[in-house]
Amino acid sequence: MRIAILGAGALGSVIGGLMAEQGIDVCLLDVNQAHIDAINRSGLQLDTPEGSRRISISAMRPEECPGDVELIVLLTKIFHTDAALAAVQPVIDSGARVLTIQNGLGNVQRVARKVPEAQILMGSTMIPGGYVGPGHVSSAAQSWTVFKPLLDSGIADAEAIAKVLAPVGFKYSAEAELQIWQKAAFNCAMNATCGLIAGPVGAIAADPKGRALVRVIADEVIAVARAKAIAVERDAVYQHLDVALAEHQKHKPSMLQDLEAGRQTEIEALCGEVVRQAASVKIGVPLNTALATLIGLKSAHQSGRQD
Ligand SMILES: NC(=O)C1=CN([C@@H]2O[C@H](COP(=O)(O)OP(=O)(O)OC[C@H]3O[C@@H](n4cnc5c(N)ncnc54)[C@H](OP(=O)(O)O)[C@@H]3O)[C@@H](O)[C@H]2O)C=CC1
Ligand SMILES: CC(C)(CO)C(=O)C(=O)O
Repeated sequence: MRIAILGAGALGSVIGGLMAEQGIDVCLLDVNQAHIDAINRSGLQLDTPEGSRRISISAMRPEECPGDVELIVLLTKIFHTDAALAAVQPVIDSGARVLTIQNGLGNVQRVARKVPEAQILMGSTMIPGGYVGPGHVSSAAQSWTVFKPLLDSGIADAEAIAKVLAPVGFKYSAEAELQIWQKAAFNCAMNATCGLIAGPVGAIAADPKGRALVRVIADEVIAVARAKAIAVERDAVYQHLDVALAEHQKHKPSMLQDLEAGRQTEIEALCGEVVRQAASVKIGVPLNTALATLIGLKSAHQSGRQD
């Protein structure tokens, strides 16, 4: 099965590199020309706790995606989804499946604007990725990825894909939709807080007040999900937080990486979306409201742009 990673930045390059190391037939699609050129010239440098190595993998622009790709793993930032999918539309029209494992809420609806429902897979990942520079990424820890098809008619195909991707920790899960909410609860707490304090996950882990705060922020998201009859498990969310606080201490969450690079953040698909959904079920989410506003203000102050 030929696979393409669409959006090969911090996380996409890590996942693509891990796949290539396992002998999976994978290529990277991105618009960062310096990154593409460096990978094609000298290989992808991947730093993990197991060591630093160079991995041979081909990188190209999305419009150059090979026509026989059967699975596209979507890992652009969510506000680049439309443009990225448009560039690979001929491959989608040939039947390629698209798996979104982006953070945040509403990804499936965005993908469905360009991809037939029968070709959509959705999921969530805890694998951390950091962009060091052109051709060079890092990952602080190994972790899981779960996914399922949007339509039940795709379950057999999704299970077949899971077998191919098992060496990099991808699993089929009937609960993937629930996991997307659980991961969003985690990200509202962890990414927005690290973004505000401008420190890695370890900066929260270092202080019991920080560890308590992220749980209370996540609790608001859990309350909204439950009011919408989505059976989010508090223990599962707390476990994600505990894993990150223990194992991702050096990791800068993607939102902090964006703020440091002066880029748009995904705050509107995280705390911002929670605020909107909370209003629809008449629940107050003061911490998520404050975080959405503060990250928006910080972005605007740094770059003159409002996310
Ligand atoms: N980083 C992490 O640890 C984790 C990230 N995630 C999620 O994964 C997704 C990706 O995050 P991350 O890897 O950090 O993001 P990055 O910004 O590092 O990577 C996204 C890449 O997509 C590229 N891109 C932009 N527009 C297009 C386009 N039209 N076509 C193809 N590529 C494009 C970007 O190029 P350019 O920079 O030039 O715009 C960049 O190289 C996000 O939804 C994030 O929340 C989930 C779990 C962990
Ligand atoms: C890697 C992780 C889970 C943060 O610890 C993440 O989701 C992010 O950085 O966006």
